[in-house]
Amino acid sequence: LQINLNALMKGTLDQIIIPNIKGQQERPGIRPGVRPGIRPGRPGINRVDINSIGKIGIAGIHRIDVAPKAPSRKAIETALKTATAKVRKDDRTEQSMRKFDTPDIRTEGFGPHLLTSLEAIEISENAQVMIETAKNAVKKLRIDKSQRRKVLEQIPDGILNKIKKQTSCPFGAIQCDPTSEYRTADGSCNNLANPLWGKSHTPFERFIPSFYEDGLDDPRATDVFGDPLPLARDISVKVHTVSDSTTQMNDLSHFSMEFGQFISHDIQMNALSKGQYLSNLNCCSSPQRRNCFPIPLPTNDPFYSTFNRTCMNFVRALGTTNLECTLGPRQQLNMNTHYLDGSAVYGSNKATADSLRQFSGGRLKTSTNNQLLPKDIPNKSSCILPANPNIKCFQAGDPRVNQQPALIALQTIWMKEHNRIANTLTQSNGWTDEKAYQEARKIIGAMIQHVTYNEYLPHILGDQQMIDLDLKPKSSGYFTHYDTTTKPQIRNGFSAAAFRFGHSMVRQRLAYNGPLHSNQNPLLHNEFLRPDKIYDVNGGISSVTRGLYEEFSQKVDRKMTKELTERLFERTHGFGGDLAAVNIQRGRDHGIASYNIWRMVCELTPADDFTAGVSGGLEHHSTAEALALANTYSSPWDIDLFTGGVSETPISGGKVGPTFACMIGLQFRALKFGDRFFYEGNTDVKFTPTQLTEIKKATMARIICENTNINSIPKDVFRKTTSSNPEISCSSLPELNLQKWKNCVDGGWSGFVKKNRCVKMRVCNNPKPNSCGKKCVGSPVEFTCLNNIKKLKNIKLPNINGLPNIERPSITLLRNIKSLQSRRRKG
Ligand code: HEM
Ligand SMILES: [Ca+2]
Repeated sequence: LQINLNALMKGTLDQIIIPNIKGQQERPGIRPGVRPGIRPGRPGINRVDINSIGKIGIAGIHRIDVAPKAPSRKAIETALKTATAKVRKDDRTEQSMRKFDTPDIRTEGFGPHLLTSLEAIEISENAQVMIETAKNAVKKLRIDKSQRRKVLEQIPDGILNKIKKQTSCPFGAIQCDPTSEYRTADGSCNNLANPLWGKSHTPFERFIPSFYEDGLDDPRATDVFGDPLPLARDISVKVHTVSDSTTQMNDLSHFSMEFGQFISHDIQMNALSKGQYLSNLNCCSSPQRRNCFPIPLPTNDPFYSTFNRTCMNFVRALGTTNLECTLGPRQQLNMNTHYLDGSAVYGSNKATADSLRQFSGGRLKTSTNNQLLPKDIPNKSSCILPANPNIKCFQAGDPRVNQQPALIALQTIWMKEHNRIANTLTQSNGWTDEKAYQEARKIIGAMIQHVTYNEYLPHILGDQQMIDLDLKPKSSGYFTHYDTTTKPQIRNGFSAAAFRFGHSMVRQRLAYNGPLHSNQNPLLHNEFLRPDKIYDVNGGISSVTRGLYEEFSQKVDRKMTKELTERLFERTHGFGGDLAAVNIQRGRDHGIASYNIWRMVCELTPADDFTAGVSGGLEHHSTAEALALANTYSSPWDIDLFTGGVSETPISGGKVGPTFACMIGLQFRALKFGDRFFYEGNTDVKFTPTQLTEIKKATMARIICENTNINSIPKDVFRKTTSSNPEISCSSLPELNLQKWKNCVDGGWSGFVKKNRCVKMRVCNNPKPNSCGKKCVGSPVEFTCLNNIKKLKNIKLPNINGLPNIERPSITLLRNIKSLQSRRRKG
C-alpha cells in the first residue's frame, strides 16, 4: 500500500491505478451496444478516476479527459428551491403514513440498533435539503451518473457558501480548551486544528468515494449488464447460510468475537431512519416511503417461504452531507465518538456521560450491590422485560448494550473496572469526584486501546500486517507519530462491511459455564434482548464470560449461523431478521463500492472471472467459495463487499482475508495515528513513562479476574482454554500499580529559599513531564515584606532559564498583595 497510504489516511482516494489483468479483447457476456471503452494499459501507468470503473469493470472504463463543468449559480438556486419544496412534501407524506409505524420493541429484526437519537434526526432533516439540491442541480446535465459527484465538486466556494447559509450546516464551529488533559465526552477537540474530527454525530469518512446508483443517493441496484443485482436474501441463502456444525476455529475463543463487538460499539453506531414520533418504519407495508428499502424474500426461500413471508423490513440509514456541508453524495452518521476511547462505557455525549455517573468518588452508576450495570428505569432501551418488576434493561455508554448477554457481560466488566480504579485513586489521593472520574476514564480508555492493539488485533490481522502498518505497541516507551493530518474518523466501508466480519465468528449457542448455570448452552436467538439472563449475580456475568473463552469461535468465512441469518431478534417464529442480508443491503444503502474496486484500493488484483485461486480470477477464494459466488452473481464485478471479503481465505497468521485485513488495518492505523489521546502517544496529554509502563501490563484476562468471581483463567482469553493456553491463577497475572498515579496533584516544589530581604523563591523540580506529568500549581515566589510596591517591581528574579513552569509574579498579583497588606495594617 505504498502509493495510496497517504490518500487513504488523510482524505478520500479518488484516483486509482489499474492493474494489467488478463488481456482478453472482449469480455464474454458484454452486451452489444455497451461500449467496451479503454483497455487497461501498462501496469502502474493507468491512473483513472475511481468512479469511472462504474458499470462494466475495468474493461469498460470511460475516461474523462475534459473536466465536466459545474452547474451555474442560477441552476443551483433553482435546484435548492425545488429541493426545499420536495422535502416539505415528503414530510407531509411521512406524517400521513404514520399508521404503519411500530414501536421499538415490536419492530422485528432490529432490536436496539433502531435506537436513533433526536440529534441525528435533526441533522438529517437539514441535510435532506442539501442532498436533494445536489440531485436536482445535476439532473439535467448530460454526463454519466458516475461523474455527478465530480461535477458538484467543481462548484465555486462563493456559491456554495450562500447555499450553506440558507440550509444551516449542522456541523458548525466549536470552541476548544486546548489545555484540557482529558478527552471531551463527545470526542470533539481531539484534533485542535479540526475539532469536529471524530466527534459523535458526524458523518462517517470514506476511504474512496461512494458508488450510488444515481451517483448521489440511490442504493446500488443494477449489475454490470444493467439488470437488477441479485437480491440480498438470495445471496445470503446461496453464499452465507449453512448448517452450523462444521466451521469452528481451532484457536481463537468466542471471547474474540465478543471483544470485537464491544470495540465496534465503541467506535460506531449508524443512525437508522425512524418513522413518526420516534417509532419505526414498517417498510414492508409502505415500501415507497422515503428511507424505505425493504428486502424482498424469494418465493422459494428455504426458510421464510414456509411462513409465507415475502418481505423483510429494512430502513435506510439517515442521510447527511459530509462534514464540510458541500453539495455532494449522501453520507451516513456515526452517533458514537469515532475514537476508540471507551465511549461504549461512558457515552458519546455529555448528557449520557452525566446520566451514567454517581458524582461521588469518580464512580459510575451501578445496580444490585455494585455488581451490575445501572437499570434503565425510564425504559428507553429495547429489551425484553420479564414479569419480575426488579428486572430492567441495562444502561451503558452504548445503547445497544442489551442486545445479548455476552455483550452485557463485557460492558459490565468494564464499568466495574472503572469503579475499581476510581475507588483506588480516590483512596490513595483524596481526589475530587471529577478528578477521580476523569483519571479513571483516561486509564480505562488506555486499557481498552492496549488490549485492542496488543491482544485482539494481532490475532485478527496477523503479525505482518501489524508491523507493516505500524500498529504494534512498543514494548516500552512512547509512540511518537501522532499526525494532525490523519483523519481519525471511522470509514464507511469499514463500518458497513469490513468490520462486520465478526458476524461470521458468532456461534450458534451461548455457553454459560458456571457453578449455578451448570453449563447451559441456549440457542442464540433465545438470548437476544435478554438482560434477565445476567441478573443472577453468582452466575450471570461470570458464567457467560467463562463460556466465551472456554469455547472456540466460528471461523471467519462466508458461513454465518442460522441464528443470525434466520432468527435475528425474532419475536414470532419465522419473522426474525437475516443479518447477512442486512449487511449486503446496508452496503448498497451506503453506496459502498463492490468487492473488486476495494481489491484495487488495497493493491490486490481484481477478479475478472470466477476461477478460484488464480490472479485475474478469485485469487483469494477457494473452489467452494468461488462456486457459491459464481452461482449467485453474473459478474465478479458485482460482488458485494461484505460477501466477497468475508469469503476470502484468511491471510497467514490472521483470521480475515487480504481485502478485509487491508481495510481493518487502515482503519486502526487512522485510529492510532490520528488520536491525540492515543495511550502510547507522547503529545501534551501523555501518561508519564512509569504510568505507561503500568498501562502496558494490562491484559484482558486480568481485567476479567478483577471484576468477576473467576479466579483462574487462561493468560490469553482471545484463545480458547487448551493445554497450550491453560487456566492459571488470576494472581499470577500482572497487576497495574495504581500508586504510579499517586501524588499527582502538583508536580513537586522545592522548599522556599531566601533570595534577599523581601523574596523567597522555590523551583518546580519536576517540570512536565515529571513523574506525575502535572504542572506545579501556585507561585514560585513568596514576598516577606510588601511595604514598597516600587521596590517589588524592581526585584530581580533569579535566572530561571530552563524551568518552564515558573511564572514571574504579575503586577496585578503584587497590587493585590499590597492592598491586602494595607487593609491589614489599617485594622
Ligand atoms: C451476537 C452477535 C452480534 C449481533 C446479534 C449483531 C447484530 C448486528 C446488527 C443487527 C447490526 C445492524 C445491522 C444494520 O442494520 O446494518 C450490526 C451492525 C454491526 N455489527 Fe454486529 N452483531 C454481532 C456481533 C458483531 C461482531 C462480533 C462484530 C465485529 C467484530 C460486529 C460488527 C458490526 C459492525 C461493524 C456493524 C455496523 C455498525 C453500525 O451499523 O452501527 N458485530 N450488528
Ligand atoms: Ca468511541
